Amino acid sequence: MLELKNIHGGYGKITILNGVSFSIPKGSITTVIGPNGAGKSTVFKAIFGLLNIHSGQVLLDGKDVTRNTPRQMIGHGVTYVPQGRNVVPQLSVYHNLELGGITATDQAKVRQRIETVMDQFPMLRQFRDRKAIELSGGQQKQLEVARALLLDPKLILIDEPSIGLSPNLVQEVFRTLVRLRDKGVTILMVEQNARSALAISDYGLVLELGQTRMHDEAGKLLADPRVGQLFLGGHVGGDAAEAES
Ligand SMILES: Nc1ncnc2c1ncn2[C@@H]1O[C@H](COP(=O)(O)OP(=O)(O)OP(=O)(O)O)[C@@H](O)[C@H]1O
Repeated sequence: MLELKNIHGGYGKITILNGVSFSIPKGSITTVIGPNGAGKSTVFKAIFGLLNIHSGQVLLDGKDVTRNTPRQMIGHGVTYVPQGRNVVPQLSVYHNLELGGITATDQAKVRQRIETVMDQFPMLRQFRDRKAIELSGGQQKQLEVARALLLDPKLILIDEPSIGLSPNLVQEVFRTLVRLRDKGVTILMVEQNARSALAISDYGLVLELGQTRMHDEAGKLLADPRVGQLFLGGHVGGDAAEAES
């Protein structure tokens, strides 16, 4: 569904990505792991039209979408849930959901979608009139994921959904992602909580120094001692580049 071909790019003249290549199939969860500063979030920005791509290609369902704007990417069915808290704290849950459909021309359809999304997340219906700031961290993340569903995306890019959440809430957010995957949504996630994320993923990707170092089934990466080294703050090293598929 999504393919990156030898992406080089960065911020202004600074190059951060030095050859990122991978592809992910429809209806799968892929987790991107790697040391701090490896360029994980930058890969998402490259896909979503927020990065200066120097060379390489981004293909979506075989169509070249390199350098498409975020608006165009949304039009292609891609949504991006950035790192951190992105709800509007003083607005109600319902109003936050409405924001997810703000770019849609058919607002009646958006209201219908809000109902569908609230069916998927009963907690949001229960707290629909509550200010977003009054939700727990995990509930706010669920609200963000729900809002990302408002335009019925086929691909969700989600950056560190577990950050700042207790282990229970992390599992809750991960369960939400698995449910979406089971409905056919494709998910690409960056996660520091690498073991837990790989455990619910189909595929994993190790990024280091702006390059794809490994790309394999999540279970195989979990069992790979080089990846274990990475979890302990090390790096997978040059040999691992050969393991890239
Ligand atoms: N807006 C920006 N302008 C310039 N450089 C940036 C910008 N955003 C990120 N960088 C740089 O790009 C590099 C990669 O950052 P990125 O956020 O992609 O890493 P990451 O792998 O997601 O790291 P982390 O795990 O710490 O979130 C870092 O050296 C960072 O300083």
